[in-house]
Amino acid sequence: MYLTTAQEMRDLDRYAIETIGIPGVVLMENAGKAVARSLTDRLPRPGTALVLAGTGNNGGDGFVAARHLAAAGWKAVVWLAGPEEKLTSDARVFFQVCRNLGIPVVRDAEERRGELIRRIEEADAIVDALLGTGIRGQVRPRALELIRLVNEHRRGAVVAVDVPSGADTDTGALLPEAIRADWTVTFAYPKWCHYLLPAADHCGEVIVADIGIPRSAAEHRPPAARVNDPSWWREWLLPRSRWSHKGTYGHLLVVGGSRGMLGAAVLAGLAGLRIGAGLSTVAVPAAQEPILAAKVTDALVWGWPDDGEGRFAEDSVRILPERIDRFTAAAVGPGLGRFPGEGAWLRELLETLPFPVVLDADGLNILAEHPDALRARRGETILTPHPGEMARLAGTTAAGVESSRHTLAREWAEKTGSVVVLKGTHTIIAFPDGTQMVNPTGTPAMAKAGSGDVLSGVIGGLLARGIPASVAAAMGVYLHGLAGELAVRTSEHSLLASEILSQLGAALSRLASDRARA
Ligand SMILES: NC(=O)C1=CN([C@@H]2O[C@H](COP(=O)(O)OP(=O)(O)OC[C@H]3O[C@@H](n4cnc5c(N)ncnc54)[C@H](O)[C@@H]3O)[C@@H](O)[C@H]2O)[C@@H](O)CC1
Ligand SMILES: [K+]
Repeated sequence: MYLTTAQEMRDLDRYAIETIGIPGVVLMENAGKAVARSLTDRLPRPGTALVLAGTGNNGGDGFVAARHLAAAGWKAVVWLAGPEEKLTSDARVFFQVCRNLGIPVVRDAEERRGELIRRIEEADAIVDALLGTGIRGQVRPRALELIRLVNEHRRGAVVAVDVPSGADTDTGALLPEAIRADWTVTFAYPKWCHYLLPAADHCGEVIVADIGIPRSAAEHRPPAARVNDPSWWREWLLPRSRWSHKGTYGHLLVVGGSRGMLGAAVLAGLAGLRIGAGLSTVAVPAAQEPILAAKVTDALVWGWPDDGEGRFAEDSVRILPERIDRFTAAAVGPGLGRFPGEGAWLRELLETLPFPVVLDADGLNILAEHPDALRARRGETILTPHPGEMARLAGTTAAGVESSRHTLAREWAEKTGSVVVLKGTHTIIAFPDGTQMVNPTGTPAMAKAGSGDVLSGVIGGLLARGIPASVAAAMGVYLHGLAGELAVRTSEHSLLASEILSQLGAALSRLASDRARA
């Protein structure tokens, strides 16, 4: 499913109306009806509904919802925030319909503050149709006052029409405050603000309603982003042929596991195997090799020259050509640590590896200080920063990353020619061609040490199997999140990264059984 900006949605609306010929009022009728329906589905016993309506088309959806609620037995009242003369032509149609049906319309005014508070407090449901995707700049003072009164005094359910009023559709910023909704009904496709904080936290559950915009509109002018969905990559997960052998499924090389951080490299190496790679080798500083060999039975172990302190020697990459022909992809960074000569080391490593690489953890931190390390890459590269690592790469703060997640991810993918997987709630996957994906799977339980190492190994394993970088990133992020969801058996506080690892098989078979059902 696509994910749109405000402008992309306007273009789709316009295409549906002007080129395909579907009247705007038909779309508005469908939109408002879906909002009313979401309410009557959740609150089957009619009560009092307060519809806060602006003068734009978002308000128009509100008038339609008011009419359908009234028809379902609700006592609906419209609170009109703005002069009638400013209503858009489509909104005016449904405003007049409300009038003709005798649905009460109260014109907002400062002196009606007391009445408004009373109505907000008494409402069993509030429909937020004040501001939608057409908001410009910071919310003006009167509308801001209405948003604050709703947030402060509401007792009943709050449903946001399209987006919570006061949220920036494209960035998820609050301008500076937004309605806190219990659920949001959006139209045709989700919008960025449904996935980006802080707005995402104001949306509640997001319901995407079909309002009759034909699919051909998006095919004509595809939005640049989509929600990560197995239909996009499922076909790459072929069943294993009975004639195959381990070499058929590639060989992942994990480079990391310095002293004190061996576990990270092990998790990545095993994740590569769990996701289906035929072989996995974990390359660690030589002093670590005996410990690793005692710990791991499923992966191969390879000691590289170390610096006497349990870290890689500056010139340790020289050992790589000995066996390089065995591998088909690499995951560099899990448990790597920092060490003298790391910049030259990383540059040489990335230059020497001729196949796809996923670069993670301290691999990214080294890259932040030595950006030229990517320059001589020959194969595809996937960068998997968490917000702290992204901040170091981009020279900003973690808060700076959070406020511009999708912009930064896109810029870095374009700038480096790599696939960028910016981790977090709704991980963003950005591709070098400017397109992006937002991931729907995962759970807060996965905010735990080692979770990222498993992801590196999952993506690395898919790369090792010969799956292209863009597909491996999308598929890996989705399956990793799904495995995390499946792994939460008891408390969401207690999940261990090794349990995500154990559930990768269940995540894969869930996909296979979904396909059987489809
Ligand atoms: N045909 C279409 O284009 C459709 C649009 N739909 C609805 O229309 C919405 C977009 O409608 P519009 O483009 O008319 O815009 P909105 O209704 O989102 O916003 C425009 C209104 O908000 C006011 N406004 C703008 N910035 C403001 C600010 N900073 N502070 C206070 N007031 C501000 C404007 O004066 C105007 O009254 C969507 O969110 C969706 O709900 C749906 O009806 C489906 C069809
Ligand atoms: K709204």
